[in-house]
Amino acid sequence: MKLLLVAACALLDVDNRVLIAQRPDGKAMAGLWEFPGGKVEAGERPEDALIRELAEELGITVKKECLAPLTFASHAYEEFHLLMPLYVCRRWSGTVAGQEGQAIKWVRPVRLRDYPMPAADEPLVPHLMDLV
Ligand SMILES: Nc1nc2c([nH]c(=O)n2[C@H]2C[C@H](O)[C@@H](COP(=O)(O)OP(=O)(O)OP(=O)(O)O)O2)c(=O)[nH]1
Repeated sequence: MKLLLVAACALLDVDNRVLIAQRPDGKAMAGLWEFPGGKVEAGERPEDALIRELAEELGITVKKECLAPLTFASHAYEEFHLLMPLYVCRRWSGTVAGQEGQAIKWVRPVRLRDYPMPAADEPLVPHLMDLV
């Protein structure tokens, strides 16, 4: 079973709302709401991968010091096993805007259950609810 390393981020605004983004049509798990992030490439540090993905997907600049580890997901999908560290970030520069046409939403952690998420993400929700 292939192990896939993906770094993801819970961006939190001043009202403790978390950002989720909708996976676009045509991608695996299209329509589901996820935390921004993406695959860690060979030779890349997870934090660097996340900073790169946040710039590409949302147009923001994040410093490594502003990424705090919260928890991780470990989930067996049919095609691969996902290992996904989830960082929390409350400070960035720039304005969050979907750069790839994806829908984005700021939601209270207690409301995350209203948004269908990938199976790997479901155990992460209580950690966010406890955090805020
Ligand atoms: N970014 C992110 N990915 C997640 C979450 N939950 C979850 O199961 N995943 C999975 C979906 C994908 O299989 C993988 C992330 O890969 P990705 O978004 O960089 O790449 P992708 O599948 O869209 O494909 P591609 O960019 O290589 O074309 O992790 C999540 O909350 N955020």
